[in-house]
Amino acid sequence: MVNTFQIYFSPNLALCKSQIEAWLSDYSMKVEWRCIDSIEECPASEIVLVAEGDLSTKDRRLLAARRSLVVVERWSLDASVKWIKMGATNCFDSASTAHIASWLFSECTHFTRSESEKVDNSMLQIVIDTIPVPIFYKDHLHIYRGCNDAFCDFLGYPKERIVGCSVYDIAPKHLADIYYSADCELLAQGGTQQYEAEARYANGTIHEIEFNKAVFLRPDGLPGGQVGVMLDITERNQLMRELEKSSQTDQLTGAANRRSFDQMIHEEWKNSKESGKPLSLISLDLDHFKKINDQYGHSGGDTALKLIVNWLDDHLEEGDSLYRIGGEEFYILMTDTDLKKALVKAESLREGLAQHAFTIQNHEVNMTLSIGVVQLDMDVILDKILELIDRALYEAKNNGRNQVRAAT
Ligand SMILES: Nc1nc2c(ncn2[C@@H]2O[C@H](COP(=O)(O)OP(=O)(O)OP(=O)(O)O)[C@@H](O)[C@H]2O)c(=O)[nH]1
Repeated sequence: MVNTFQIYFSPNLALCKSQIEAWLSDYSMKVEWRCIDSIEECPASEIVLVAEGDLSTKDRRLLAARRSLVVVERWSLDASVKWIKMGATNCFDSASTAHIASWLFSECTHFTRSESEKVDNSMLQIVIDTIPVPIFYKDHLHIYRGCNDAFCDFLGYPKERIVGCSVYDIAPKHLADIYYSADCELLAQGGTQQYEAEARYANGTIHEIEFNKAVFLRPDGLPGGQVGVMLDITERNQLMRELEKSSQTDQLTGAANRRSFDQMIHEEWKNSKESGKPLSLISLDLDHFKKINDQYGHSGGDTALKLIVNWLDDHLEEGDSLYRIGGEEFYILMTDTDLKKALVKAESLREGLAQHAFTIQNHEVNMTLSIGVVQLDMDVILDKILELIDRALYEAKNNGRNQVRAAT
């Protein structure tokens, strides 16, 4: 393919231009020549060849604004440096047409390359600006080298305020410390990295962000820096927290459920083993609850269960946690509590509830509890402990209900 280039020249170069043209044609370059009387006629940043003798004082001031080659009668390094200092891009003598052709070839092809790079770069920028999640890239010295519009919106700064800065210039120090240490780790290990961290948006709101970053390599294979994409996962995490909470909560009463108990007992068991502090469990079962349902209907029974949970909640102490294990059966797990203390607590709950009148459908209703109590023996497996407490509760029921029995 033959590329055509527009080159401007001053009148005194009319003779050597045909020789230059001949040289260039060997390399698939076609030149459209335009003779000008003043550099002013050559558009800014275009290539202009000017004979030294054609240069007016006004022209000299315009040398730097064009890609200008000054052609002198006799070349010397001094002369060349003088014109370059004055703003010329280069300087040759009129006999060196091959050198001039070589210079033109370099200027034209380099220009073509950098123009196409510019187009590619701006195209790439348009593309990343269109992506609706924040994207940034930094060099190997942790300096931002580029970003997209979404990143600017997130920070509330224009690109000019971000590019050339480090993370310490744009984020609060406590967050910048987190990002910087993750950046160092990524650059050291290479590849990709994913982590979650908080980020403060321009409007002051704190968001939970999943950072997805990767190291990019320079053409010589060394790390050139890193590119990162920020995904806002605040809503997703919030939803997950709600789901997690609801999976651990009894829908009717709002008490923690059996699933939650199964997790907590293992945790507290471990804590207790480590700390040597006693751990006790109370199992409470409402007596003749069926009668409440029979008398006030299922919704009356539901109300009773909610009232009971509220009442028990009000009587918990620090370190106690309440769980609804089944229909009308509850556990209270008591940390730092031995059997003696747990029995006192169980008795006070039994007595307190028996004396309390609940209001269900405008009726005063009294309920009682049968209670089993156990202090967890760290050498006995958990299933066995739960068996023991069930047996104690069974005994309390069998012995007439409304009473407390310790597991033996
Ligand atoms: N309204 C309501 N009733 C429930 C719920 N879960 C279980 N029940 C009822 O609780 C009652 C439990 O009955 P039983 O196991 O015979 O126990 P009880 O009547 O309390 O008798 P004892 O435990 O032997 O004192 C049943 O009638 C169940 O329908 C619930 O979520 N809501």
